[in-house]
Amino acid sequence: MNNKPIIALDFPDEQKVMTFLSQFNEPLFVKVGLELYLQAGPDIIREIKAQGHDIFLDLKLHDIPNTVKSAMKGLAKLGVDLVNVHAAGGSNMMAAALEGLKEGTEEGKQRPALIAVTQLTSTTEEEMQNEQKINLSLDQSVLHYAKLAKSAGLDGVVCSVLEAKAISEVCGESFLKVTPGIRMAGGAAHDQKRVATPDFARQEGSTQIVVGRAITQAENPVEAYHAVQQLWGGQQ
Ligand SMILES: O=C(O)c1cc(=O)[nH]c(=O)n1[C@@H]1O[C@H](COP(=O)(O)O)[C@@H](O)[C@H]1O
Repeated sequence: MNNKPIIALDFPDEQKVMTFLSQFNEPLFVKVGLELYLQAGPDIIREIKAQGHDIFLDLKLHDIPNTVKSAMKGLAKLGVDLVNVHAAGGSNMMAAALEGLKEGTEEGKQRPALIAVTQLTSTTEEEMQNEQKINLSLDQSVLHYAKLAKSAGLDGVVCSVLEAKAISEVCGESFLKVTPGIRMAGGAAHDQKRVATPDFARQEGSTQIVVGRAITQAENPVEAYHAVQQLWGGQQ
């Protein structure tokens, strides 16, 4: 899988996305999340694809296995490169998601990679323990979900940089560790709690980084993207 920094296109409409993308003259790896997909739908995926960019469609599915399987079957037809579910949906749901993707992928085409969100990077250990009533450390919970995702046949997980090394040790280096919560040194964390810099992500074994506001809200997004890319280490 392409390891360019994944730019989170957290914009409210198609026009803002197209204005943003028009500043770049290179193929990118972008993420379409709920905010954009719920407004612009599958058409935005086709348009971004037509511009030659790779796409992570981040809908974080979490439902009964049959519903997730059918949804994934449809998403596979969009030709995106990476999709996700919540690991908290359980191993039956994750396995069903994978089956749906396999069934929906046209013959001869590459199936989208499937990863599971472990604990959101906006969650602290205290919140997890008090609100989800999980009686583990946050690291243990993330590792547990990573092992569950691996045994369900998934290609990797979404986690923070802080858990990437332990997951590599247990699930292998090639198991995807897609890490949001990326900030330049001294940058505002906003609602994120488990944050790290692009160079620390590389050191800890993240396979991909997801960067939103540090690029999309920068005065010069193209410069900000290249600064992130340089710290991250560029295309490997
Ligand atoms: O699945 C994700 O992409 C995701 C998982 C997670 O645990 N934390 C997380 O921030 N994300 C997404 O990554 C992006 C991070 O955006 P910034 O905080 O602006 O860099 C957002 O689009 C989030 O929806």
